Amino acid sequence: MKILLEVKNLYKSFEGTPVLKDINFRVEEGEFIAIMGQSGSGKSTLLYCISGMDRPTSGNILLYGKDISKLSDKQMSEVRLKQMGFIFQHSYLLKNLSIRDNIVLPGFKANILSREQINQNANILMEKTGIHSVGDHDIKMVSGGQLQRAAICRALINQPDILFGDEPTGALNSGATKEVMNILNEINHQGTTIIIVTHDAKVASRASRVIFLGDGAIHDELNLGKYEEIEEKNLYREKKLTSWLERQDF
Ligand SMILES: Nc1ncnc2c1ncn2[C@@H]1O[C@H](COP(=O)(O)OP(=O)(O)OP(=O)(O)O)[C@@H](O)[C@H]1O
Repeated sequence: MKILLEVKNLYKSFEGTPVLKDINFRVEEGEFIAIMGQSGSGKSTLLYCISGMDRPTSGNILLYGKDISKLSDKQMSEVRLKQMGFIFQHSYLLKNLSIRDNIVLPGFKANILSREQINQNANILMEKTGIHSVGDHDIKMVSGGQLQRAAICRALINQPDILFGDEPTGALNSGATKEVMNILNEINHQGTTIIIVTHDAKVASRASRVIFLGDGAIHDELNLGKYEEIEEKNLYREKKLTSWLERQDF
């Protein structure tokens, strides 16, 4: 498999206080990685550094072999817009725009695909995530789960190489969490590489690999293999992950 992302000797400090220390890992195309760890261990900082939302203090981040840690702000925004998708705990959709307009907006901004292709992608994504019927609704008129599904569609409109999520299910109830995770697993099966930060072991059990951060360094990794919708297998995955997390003192 091709290496999509490579993190080399990554350090990050805030005002001289070290937060990330010598982080090294590689992400292959098609992986689904969950980053876990105690509160304050540096999970979000790591996600922001590898996705270009923040700058490492030192070290390299290679996207398909190209070092993105040294790009100018303008070049980095271009990479983020065209090659990366982002979802957060809250959807951050724009008020006064419909669900559909929120989804297509980054498509028009990136200017890679034609207007027709963008609208077609939006239709496919809304259909896939089950929000087509609310496409013309104002964002105040839909549920939290529907908003998060719209945020996923928006993140995927430019067909990014990689989708980053910071606690993407953190504000959802268990039903909506399951729906969002089903969508993420489907997108991943279709080829999009995913990296999320989560506190939720059930959510992390959907990933193919779990990275555990402790005090700003990688403590351990667990390979779970690709998620499949098979109940007995999934109970086993959850059990394996839970006992591994216990060993990490989580
Ligand atoms: N912009 C910043 N300026 C100063 N310190 C920061 C900044 N961002 C994060 N930190 C510090 O870096 C450390 C790691 O924070 P980070 O948010 O990455 O941890 P986390 O593992 O994601 O935590 P949580 O699970 O609570 O969200 C914390 O001590 C935090 O206070």
